[in-house]
Amino acid sequence: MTDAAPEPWPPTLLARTISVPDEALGALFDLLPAASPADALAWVRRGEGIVGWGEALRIETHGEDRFAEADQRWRDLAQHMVVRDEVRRPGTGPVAFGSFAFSPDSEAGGTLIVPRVVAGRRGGAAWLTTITSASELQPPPNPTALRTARDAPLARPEVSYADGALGASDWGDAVADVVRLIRGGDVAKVVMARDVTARLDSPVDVRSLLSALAEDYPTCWTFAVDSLVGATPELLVRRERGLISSRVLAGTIQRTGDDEADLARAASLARSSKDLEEHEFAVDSLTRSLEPYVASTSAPEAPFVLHLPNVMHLATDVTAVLDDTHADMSSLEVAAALHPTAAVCGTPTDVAARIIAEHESMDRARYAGPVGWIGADGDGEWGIALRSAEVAPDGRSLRLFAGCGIVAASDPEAEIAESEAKLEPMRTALGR
Ligand SMILES: C=C(O[C@@H]1C=C(C(=O)O)C=C[C@H]1O)C(=O)O
Repeated sequence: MTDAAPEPWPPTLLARTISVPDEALGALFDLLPAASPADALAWVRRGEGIVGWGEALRIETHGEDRFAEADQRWRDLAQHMVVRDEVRRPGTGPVAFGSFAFSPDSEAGGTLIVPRVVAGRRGGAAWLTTITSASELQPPPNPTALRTARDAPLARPEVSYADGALGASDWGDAVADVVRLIRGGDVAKVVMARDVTARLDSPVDVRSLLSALAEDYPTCWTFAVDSLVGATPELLVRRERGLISSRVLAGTIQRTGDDEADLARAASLARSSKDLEEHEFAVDSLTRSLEPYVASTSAPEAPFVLHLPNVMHLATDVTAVLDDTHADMSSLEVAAALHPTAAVCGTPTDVAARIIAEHESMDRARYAGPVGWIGADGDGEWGIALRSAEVAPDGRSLRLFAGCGIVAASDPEAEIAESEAKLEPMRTALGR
């Protein structure tokens, strides 16, 4: 799939962004090609963001240095690019979409994909970017032609589900083992995850999946990178001209479907000492990880309750300003410094990571790892790949993931129910 030509590194790419009328683009997801789920790239929230397709270039890394190597290669590449950008907003000019494994030991490693075409919209502006190698200079696509060339939707598949690495009840037993370790004082919090397999009788239409997720979860970031798709409520980092922001979630309660009952539940979540403590672990861990790089951090005293259709979370938005020494740190470098947060790993990090490796019985691959995009100037947005699934190359099966923060007061049965609620967004989107 990569360009075969053995060019010296870094090759010279040409990136050109043109402004287009907003209505010329239509729904962003519909611009994506139908045939190949691996080809769809997306990062969209509330109808704004970027989608991309084709592959001008791919960067693949592995192990502990997967972030640093990807960042360095992107910097080299960006420095050698010839850029004409008539829009000049976050997401215009050359961008790479990326996704990184949760664990340094995973085969999944890290990937940055530079698409051939990017379509974006933000704050009333809409644009198209083409990225090509110097030898294949092409005029930018005609937006009207793009729309009329849209692929027809694929037929809706029948979906059946099978256990992943552990069935629900075995996973509950693993959670019970971890609760014992926590009560024994080995560790304060461990995030335990499970996977479920969805089998389809015909290939999934990633565009329909993304559209359904975005419609149901407008406050989440709907993403697709290298066959990992989902809608995450949790932003690891956004970097916009030196300003860092992050949305930390931890502490969860399921919705009942009854608005009045849910309001009462939201109030009890905001008072629950178990959830407040779990949330505090997560916010503290994030601010501590940011501390070496920022001049100031600001976080509200108490969390707010984020209402989603399936669950409600305690949430805190943290902002910070990179200090002078670290002003050059890219969004991906900040993501690397923050990953893994207590929200997806635990506290203390190293002990929790070891317990996860020993008790989850699976490779998380890119679930719970950073997913997002980076621009030529290092600005970008990286979410935590939650409420997500990995689509198989033939589009006929998906691996769905969900995890829960386990603390001393956790009850395995309640955690199984919470994990089911967190699987719901993908299940509902697949069933539409
Ligand atoms: C791990 C997941 O979610 C994380 C765990 C949460 C919790 O335990 O309360 C809440 C939000 C996320 O930080 C997931 O959705 O898979």
